[in-house]
Amino acid sequence: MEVPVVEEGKELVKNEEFNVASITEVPASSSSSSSPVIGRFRFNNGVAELRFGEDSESNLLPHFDLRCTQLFKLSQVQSMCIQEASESNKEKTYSRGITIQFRNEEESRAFHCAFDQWKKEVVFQASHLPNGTVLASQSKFDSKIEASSAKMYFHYYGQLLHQQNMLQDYVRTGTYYAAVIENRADFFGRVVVDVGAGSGILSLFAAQAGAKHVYAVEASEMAEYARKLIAGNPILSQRITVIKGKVEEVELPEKADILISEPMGTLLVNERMLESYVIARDRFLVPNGKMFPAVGRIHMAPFSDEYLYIEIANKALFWQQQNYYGVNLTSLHGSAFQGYFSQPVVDAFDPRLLVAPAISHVINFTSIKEEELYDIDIPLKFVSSVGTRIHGLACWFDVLFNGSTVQRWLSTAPGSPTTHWYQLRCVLSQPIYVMPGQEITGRLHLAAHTAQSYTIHLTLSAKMWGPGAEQGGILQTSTGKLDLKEPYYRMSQPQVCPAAQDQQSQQLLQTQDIPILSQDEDGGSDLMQQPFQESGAEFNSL
Ligand SMILES: C[S@@+](CC[C@H](N)C(=O)[O-])C[C@H]1O[C@@H](n2cnc3c(N)ncnc32)[C@H](O)[C@@H]1O
Repeated sequence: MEVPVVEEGKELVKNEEFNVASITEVPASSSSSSSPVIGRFRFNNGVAELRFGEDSESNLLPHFDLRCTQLFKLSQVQSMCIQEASESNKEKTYSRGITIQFRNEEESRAFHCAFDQWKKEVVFQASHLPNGTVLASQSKFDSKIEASSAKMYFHYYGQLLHQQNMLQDYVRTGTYYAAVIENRADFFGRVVVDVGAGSGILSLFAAQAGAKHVYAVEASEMAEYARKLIAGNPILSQRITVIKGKVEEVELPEKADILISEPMGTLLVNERMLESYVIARDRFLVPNGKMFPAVGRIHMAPFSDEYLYIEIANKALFWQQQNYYGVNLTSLHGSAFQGYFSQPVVDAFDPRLLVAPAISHVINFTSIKEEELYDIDIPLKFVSSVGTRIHGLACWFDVLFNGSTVQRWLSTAPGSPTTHWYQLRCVLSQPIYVMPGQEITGRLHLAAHTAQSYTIHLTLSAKMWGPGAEQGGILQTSTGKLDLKEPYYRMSQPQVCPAAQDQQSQQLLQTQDIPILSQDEDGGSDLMQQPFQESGAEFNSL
């Protein structure tokens, strides 16, 4: 049973045969075979297929069109082969499936290797027209994300150290654990899909809560580590299948009752993984199925932070030198100044720096359309509590696990136990002056870009104050354009700020509540916090 080395792009002409111990049709039927059979990869009238039987023409046992067939590893010696429904039969997720029992691990590996190579050949054939032109067979992910960005992104998440960084954020992981275990009823006996499973930790939590089966979908090389981690927990591993691939592309043998995922980036939306979460919802979730988390909120409030403003402005001072080894640098000062202000600042700040009660923008993961995440436009309106210079807009987020038993929030608010997301501040190069009670209006516009992040457009305006205000009119406006992909990680201790602002802090953190959703008593913040390894809210540090 030799598996030939196939160069990508070269046509496979040689049939390949594999002995397998048995096959069982799902659901079991007469076309199952409990005795050893031969599985053959071959071309039949130009179509690559996998056929089981005693001889090559046997029609008694199932055969599969490789153009629409997926193979999943259930254990070291057992796999599941599934053919998707045809176009005309879209309501079904799959049209035929079998479990294959191999005689040993090595034969299983060889079979999988041959399957992958034949699939590559099928994709190659499908994307090359006879005249030599190449058809783009792109998934929804590939069509909107630059290949170079995706490559770096999945390389990053393929490394254990970055998964560890997230696992060591005990506020994050502990809140997920509590939300799952306290809501056993939502998981017990249910089919779960873990969207972007990483190390597989959330799949293991779901299995601990009694899930009937968990499909852990992970696109990066981390899928292999997840397999190992899951195999190392044998009581749970029977009920977890790791599927390596993008949620936009893989097929699953059944629909999910509940999705679990941790798709949040800085400012909630960075990395654009929420879109994958929503696509997974549309592809895999039963109608009215649950999502953990179900809702996310971006919270925003203007802040005043003279130290931060000076620190950023001073970074550009280097370019004020008129004699840098005899070279005048000043012509680049303006560009450098703007460049530093185009970086959103990521750190944990003291909530007393906020100068108005926060407002929120709600994103309901259970109902939002994927396209609505491409362009997020948030009108801003605040009333300043103090007379001060406003230096920009502070943002943070929380997500809700809307369990049947307990509702839990995972919060990244300033003043709450710090998470690896910290908070985000957009600093304006032109501060604006306000009086106590003065209205501040503006807009936060987030435009998705192909590097898995967003361009941020911020406008803040202070309305006319005092005599003449009745006639309306804007006194000052300040705008900024920032790239969420290029943050400035400023890991300082929260700053102490003037005592006069003290009493306001708690008040200012109150946000507009969503009526049906109440904040859990402790907001998940009782969990012991351990340091995380590095700056970099997940993928941001790249
Ligand atoms: C923030 S990490 C969370 C990992 C894990 N669920 C946890 O909570 O520790 C997101 C994971 O999703 C994966 N991922 C991102 N987009 C994906 C996609 N479209 N399809 C499959 N996996 C994806 C990444 O590779 C990464 O491992």
